[in-house]
Amino acid sequence: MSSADLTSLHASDLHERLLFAIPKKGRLNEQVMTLLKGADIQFYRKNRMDIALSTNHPIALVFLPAADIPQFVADGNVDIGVTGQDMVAEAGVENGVDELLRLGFGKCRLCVQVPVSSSFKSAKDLVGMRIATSFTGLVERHFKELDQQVAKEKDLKSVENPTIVKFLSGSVEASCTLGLADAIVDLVESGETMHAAKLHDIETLLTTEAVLICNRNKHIMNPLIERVKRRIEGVIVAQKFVLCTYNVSRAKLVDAVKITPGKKAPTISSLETEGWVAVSVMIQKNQAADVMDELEDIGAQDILITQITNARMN
Ligand SMILES: Nc1ncnc2c1ncn2[C@@H]1O[C@H](COP(=O)(O)OP(=O)(O)OP(=O)(O)O)[C@@H](O)[C@H]1O
Ligand SMILES: O=P(O)(O)OC[C@H]1O[C@H](OP(=O)(O)OP(=O)(O)O)[C@H](O)[C@@H]1O
Repeated sequence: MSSADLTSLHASDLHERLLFAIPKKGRLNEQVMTLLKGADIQFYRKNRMDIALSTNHPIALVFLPAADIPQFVADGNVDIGVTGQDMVAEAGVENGVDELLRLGFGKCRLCVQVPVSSSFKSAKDLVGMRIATSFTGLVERHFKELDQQVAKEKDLKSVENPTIVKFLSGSVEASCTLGLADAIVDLVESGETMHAAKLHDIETLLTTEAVLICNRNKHIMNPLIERVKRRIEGVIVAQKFVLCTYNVSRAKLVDAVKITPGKKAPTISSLETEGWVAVSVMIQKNQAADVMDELEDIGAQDILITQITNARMN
């Protein structure tokens, strides 16, 4: 299909295509675009169109808010998608989706935060208070349990003042200063936003990262899902690892293998020079400098680090 044909789409154009939901904006969007490029899933997206057909695979990309993707996948309106684990938990659809792959970005924590000047020490101290959050599903479930716990401890059927959960779509951190809430539940990565608002975290409700999810019933039916997963996995491995090659004397090989055990085992080949071998092994990119130092210290020579552009691992 030429790109000209893709400017107007009909339901029949999606027939027999794998529907793949992509966060349409926000911090996950850019990273997912990089993954699609690395996995060679090409597409043409007309300005403002939320569906784009892949030009080299029977796939249609559907651009949706990250928060809506879990529901679309669980209901089977799309087959697979990328979103945050927090979004899956918030939508309460863990039973309708399978987590195929953790993607290693969008890592943060969903935390209960209170003003540093307050005396609240745990989420339980907030029973009966006002909590502002974008994650009302999760927070209501959490505080309903805490309300019940407190009621039970006081030998009551229910607490007199149940905790109030208020929805805010963004800038949640401002709500305590403005008197809208006594505490908030929001995401923390570096902690910069939290500290700037003079808040501190007293409990982590969940840790989260971006994931590739799939409708629970679709996985077995469509081999293309596994193909997409493997391709994306290859890109992630290539982003995380580098190839380290070096020469080392056989006498030092055991020490060398301890430094670079590899994902399974290093590849070792004999060299023309008597008593020496060449080693080729994958190592974590962020440990490359330390590994090179350690190899040099045991007498390894010609240590090279090479970028991996793609990989398939078992
Ligand atoms: N500070 C952060 N650090 C790391 N990951 C984050 C952070 N904030 C959000 N995320 C992850 O990214 C997901 C989407 O968040 P983001 O705020 O980018 O989405 P959005 O609501 O679609 O966009 P926007 O906030 O622009 O409306 C979150 O559900 C979470 O998994
Ligand atoms: O711990 P930090 O590194 O500071 O990151 C946390 C902030 O990032 C997210 O907000 P975002 O930037 O998406 O804006 P928002 O408040 O409008 O949602 C989140 O809601 C926090 O506010």
